[in-house]
Amino acid sequence: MTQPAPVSAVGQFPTTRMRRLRQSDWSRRLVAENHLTVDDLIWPIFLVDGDNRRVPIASMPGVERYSVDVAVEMARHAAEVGIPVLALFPATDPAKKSADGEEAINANNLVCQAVRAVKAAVPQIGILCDVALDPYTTHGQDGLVRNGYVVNDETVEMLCKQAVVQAQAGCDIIAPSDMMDGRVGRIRVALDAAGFESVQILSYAAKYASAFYGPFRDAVGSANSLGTGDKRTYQMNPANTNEALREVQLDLAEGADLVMVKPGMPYLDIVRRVKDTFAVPTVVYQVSGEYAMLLAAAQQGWLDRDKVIFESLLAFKRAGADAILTYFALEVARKLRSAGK
Ligand SMILES: NCc1[nH]cc(CCC(=O)O)c1CC(=O)O
Ligand SMILES: [Mg+2]
Repeated sequence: MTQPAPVSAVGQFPTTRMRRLRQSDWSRRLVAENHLTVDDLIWPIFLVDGDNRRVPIASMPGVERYSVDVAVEMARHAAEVGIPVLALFPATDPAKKSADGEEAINANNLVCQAVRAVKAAVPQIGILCDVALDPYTTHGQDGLVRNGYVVNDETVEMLCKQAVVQAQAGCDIIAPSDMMDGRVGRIRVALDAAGFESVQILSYAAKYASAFYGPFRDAVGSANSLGTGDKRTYQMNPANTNEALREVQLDLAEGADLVMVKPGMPYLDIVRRVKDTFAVPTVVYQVSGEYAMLLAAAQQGWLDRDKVIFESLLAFKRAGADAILTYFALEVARKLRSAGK
């Protein structure tokens, strides 16, 4: 028989045993501090021209580009399981790309067609659109290039027009992903002037110049265009943390309703600092390279696919994220639903 612990040892081993609460499933569930739910998920999908088309993306196994009709069908599946928001990314026909990316402000471009079609067929799901020029420029940069430099103010004017065109198509959340200075404020003014004061702005506020975007650039076809170029004159240096807080502060002051940290897994510290500092809706993007990384290891049999997916998403919740853009959204939502969550 064990001797009763002396009073001085109460609160320490052996009276205190952390494993007591971990002993059974009911107990682990009872004391879980964070939960992943369907309401946390934003599903990014890629669009391609044509009808009844599903085009695989080599570097993102399991992810396909959908023609608008298929995207509508997918939106229905997403709504059925309660996914709140769909993010639409166009893979633009190279023939429609130009140096200044004018296709971005064509009210009948692929993404606007998709927004209209999804809104008409599945009105209960929210639609998010990126604002940036990279799907439309021959050089693959997010802005206008003058003398080899991505110019800020002229780009912002173009982004304002792009935002309005997308809002006119029915987009609910405008998400500037370009990292130009001052674009959130200008886009807010432009949206309001066009009568879209209810359209939300989700700012990609702390967006890093990351190598984890590689597969996305394949998916939207901007990788070839960008070539050996990079985005370090506008996206953030991965070395920095305080700068992320400054970016978020400025975007909130300019009227952002929600802010994003991107990439996700390697930047959980930034998610936590942003959430603790500003206490505003904080979104995280589990980007294409994170998806590719998890799946590649799972395909080799080196990681348990389902477990790492759920663990990676729960980690975002633990870091303070309110919502997660993830290519796993539909699959995860279905699994959560069938588990009754
Ligand atoms: N500005 C476009 C944009 N919007 C989202 C991503 C990346 C998303 C992902 O990797 O999943 C990018 C790529 C980039 O900035 O080069
Ligand atoms: Mg900024």
